[in-house]
Amino acid sequence: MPVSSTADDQTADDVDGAALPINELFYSLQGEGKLTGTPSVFVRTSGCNLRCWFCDSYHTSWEPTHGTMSINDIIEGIQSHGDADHVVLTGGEPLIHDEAVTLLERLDDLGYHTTVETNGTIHRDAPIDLASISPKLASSTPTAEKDPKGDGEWADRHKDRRIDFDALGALVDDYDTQLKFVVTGPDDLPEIESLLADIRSTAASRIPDSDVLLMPEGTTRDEVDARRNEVADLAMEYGYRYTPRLHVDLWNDAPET
Ligand SMILES: C[S@@+](CC[C@H](N)C(=O)[O-])C[C@H]1O[C@@H](n2cnc3c(N)ncnc32)[C@H](O)[C@@H]1O
Ligand SMILES: Nc1nc2[nH]cc(C(=O)O)c2c(=O)[nH]1
Ligand code: SF4
Ligand SMILES: [Mg+2]
Repeated sequence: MPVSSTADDQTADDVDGAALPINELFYSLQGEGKLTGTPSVFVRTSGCNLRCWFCDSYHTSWEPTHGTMSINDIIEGIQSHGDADHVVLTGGEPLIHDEAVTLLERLDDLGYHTTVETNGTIHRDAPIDLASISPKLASSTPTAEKDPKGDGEWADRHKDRRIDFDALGALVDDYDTQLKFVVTGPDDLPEIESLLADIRSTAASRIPDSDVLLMPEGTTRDEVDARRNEVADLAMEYGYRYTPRLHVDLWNDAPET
């Protein structure tokens, strides 16, 4: 993907019709969550309202880069993978962009199944088949020690923005959902339990434990190897679902996988 400009919190320049800042568009297997293993086209927008220290998509958050693609060109890119009927819209945070709704409406008209990978801080009204929500825990905060770029400048903004119960409740009520927590270790579990209790009391719909997924933190095979058994044990102990990071197992941290 050519890098022609940068994006941060902003949406795409809308020069000749609806467009989105796209960091990459590729065909792969869904590596995470309930649909793991499903052939899917991934559309990765650039720009995020958070800054997790561990973000595996650094060039959409910490140093956002993109080419601007019209919705028509994105659809054409998706249709070039003729065997795929699942599309995953991810980022960065895809729901910061108004034009994400236009893209999802077009994909719905064309009969695609759509998953939106979101941090759960923004609700939008759109045809989404699976809202894959990954609320961010305190352990994701880019403290000065963990900041991959600076000296903790984003820590306070990240803390203030990372949980919005109104947005989480509305996403859960409006869409088929999974709640996918990135787990760095056992200390994350009390926070997951408490967040879940608060989301359950905000949302009108029931959230079964089987829709709550624990995913090991790690961007490389070695990092996931080091954590997967501990996270699997935690899933059994607490009764939540474990999700692998299949793409990391298969392709390590290669781009466009
Ligand atoms: C790059 S994010 C983009 C979507 C959205 N911003 C979000 O965070 O959900 C895609 C998925 O990767 C997860 N993720 C990011 N970095 C990770 C890491 N180092 N280890 C495990 N999962 C990670 C996120 O939690 C999310 O489920
Ligand atoms: N194969 C594969 N599966 C994924 N599921 C969610 C991803 C994401 O970055 O949102 C992702 C990704 O980057 N690759
Ligand atoms: S919210 Fe998602 S895209 Fe944004 S920094 Fe965190 S993991 Fe990366
Ligand atoms: Mg990814």
